[in-house]
Amino acid sequence: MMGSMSHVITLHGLPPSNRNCHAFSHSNPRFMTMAVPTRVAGVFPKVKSQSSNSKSTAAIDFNDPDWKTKFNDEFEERFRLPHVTDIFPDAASMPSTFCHNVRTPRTSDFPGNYPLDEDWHGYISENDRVLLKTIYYSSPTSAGAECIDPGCNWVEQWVHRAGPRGKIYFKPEEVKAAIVTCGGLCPGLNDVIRQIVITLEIYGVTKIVGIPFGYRGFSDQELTEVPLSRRVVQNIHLSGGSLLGVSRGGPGVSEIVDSLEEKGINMLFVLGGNGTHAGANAIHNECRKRRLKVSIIGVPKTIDNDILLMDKTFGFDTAVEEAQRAINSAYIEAHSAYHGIGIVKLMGRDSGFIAMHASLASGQIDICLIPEVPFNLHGPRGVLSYLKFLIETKGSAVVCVAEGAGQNLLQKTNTTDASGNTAFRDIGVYIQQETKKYFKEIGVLADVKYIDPTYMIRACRANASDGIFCTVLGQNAVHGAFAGYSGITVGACNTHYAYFPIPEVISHPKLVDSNSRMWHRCLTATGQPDFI
Ligand SMILES: Nc1ncnc2c1ncn2[C@@H]1O[C@H](COP(=O)(O)OP(=O)(O)O)[C@@H](O)[C@H]1O
Ligand SMILES: O=P(O)(O)OC[C@H]1O[C@](O)(COP(=O)(O)O)[C@@H](O)[C@@H]1O
Ligand SMILES: [Mg+2]
Repeated sequence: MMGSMSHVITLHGLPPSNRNCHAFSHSNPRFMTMAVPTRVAGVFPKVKSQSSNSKSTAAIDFNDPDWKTKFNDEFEERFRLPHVTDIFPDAASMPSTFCHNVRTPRTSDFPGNYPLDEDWHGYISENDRVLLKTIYYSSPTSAGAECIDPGCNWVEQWVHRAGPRGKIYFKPEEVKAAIVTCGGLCPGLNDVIRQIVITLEIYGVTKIVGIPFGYRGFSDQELTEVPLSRRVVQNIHLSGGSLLGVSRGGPGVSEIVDSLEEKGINMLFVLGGNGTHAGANAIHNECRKRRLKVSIIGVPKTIDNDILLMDKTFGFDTAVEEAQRAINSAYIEAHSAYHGIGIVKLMGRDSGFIAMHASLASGQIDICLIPEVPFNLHGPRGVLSYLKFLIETKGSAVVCVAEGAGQNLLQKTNTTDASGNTAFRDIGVYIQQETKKYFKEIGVLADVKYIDPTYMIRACRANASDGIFCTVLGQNAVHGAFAGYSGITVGACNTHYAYFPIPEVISHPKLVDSNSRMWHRCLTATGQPDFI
């Protein structure tokens, strides 16, 4: 079967002349697919305007000398955090009841300007900001460039820093706080619940409840709220899942807000993905319409890591780590079999972050398939013919496929889950079946093993780094509520923590950029060609 592969085989079985920078193929002459945009004389390449940002810059007149100022003003307005004083201008504030473990600042903390002890508080100023974009791209052709204007000028984009404020807009004794966890499971849910409860108690809140089974818990009369305290949540982070349970679907916004009023809840912490956040924002708007002094705060939860503007979502790291076990098993199975092919399917409805990172981390994947990058299974450029090449040259192969990848190759289900998410057919099973069929047809032995660890990677307990991350997010969520904000969510932004208005982070799912350095690194690690 080596006949068709007459060229010199090198690393990854690819001839040197065909190893393009990042994208290469296994059969001449179709290796030369270069993903980096090139500047053609007189033609400006498509400006990728803030791929992770939600608003288009199409409306900006870059000939206007003031365009930057106008952009900044609009940006400031977009990222302004809705505040209780928007509807209650006279809402009273009071000094924060949140105290850091009191410490006396060291002189070295304030060189040349040692403040009086009482001046040191450790609070976040309302005017503190975090820089959203930290790279200065010299031109749109720089890898991963996110440019606002054709000249790729530097434009500062500041978002609000998260953390405890010196002034709070809720009296702790008047707070009834509720926590709800929606959507699919995610490692770290219990860590966030735990930290929210602990931080609320530090502020002095005594009425804390959990809403069982997601938004459903607001409408189902058989589900009653769960009293929460430090004692109840003390050890919940030691196991995966959610103490409160999760669900998809559930009641409408109006019913949820009726329930909030009925239960007397004035702080709601909503842990969920993009669907949950859409719900949280709708709840926030409905509360405003009804002129309720309620704070609705989101904490982004999804192993898929598909929430815009933030470094990552909690649970993602753990999921990637857990996926290693499945990939390693697939590798060992494939490697130990005669002509073994291992196929691992990982979650990722819209985005391939888990598959990409798990492939990179393992170093055992030959082919990584994600929703953002189209591929053919059949045909001379397809995955199957490359698998044949791998079997002939390496003797085994391992494929990692994200759940949402290659859905165009499958018949649509035309069904949705209870939340309205499109139900997908199983791409992993399809690839397994087609691989078996293909090798049978070409008369080559292939031992195909399929591993679907999807639920195993999200039902586990958060790892240490996610545990810390959840702690910070949980604390900041409570600080945001006491600061009087509502309709916001909290996330890591260039390793700092920031609050974002919810609509800015859910206008569309965050996707893997096929021009990004990370995807190119993944291609370099797998050695795979384009499959188009
Ligand atoms: N556009 C929306 N508006 C209001 N609620 C929504 C919306 N989309 C989803 N939801 C609700 O949010 C919850 C979780 O949504 P789902 O998409 O299942 O998970 P995730 O939040 O992880 O994306 C469900 O109870 C669902 O009914
Ligand atoms: O089988 P379920 O519970 O619907 O979960 C599957 C979904 O979980 C996810 O990993 C995460 O989805 P959510 O963020 O919406 O919870 C999706 O990629 C996947 O489609
Ligand atoms: Mg979702």
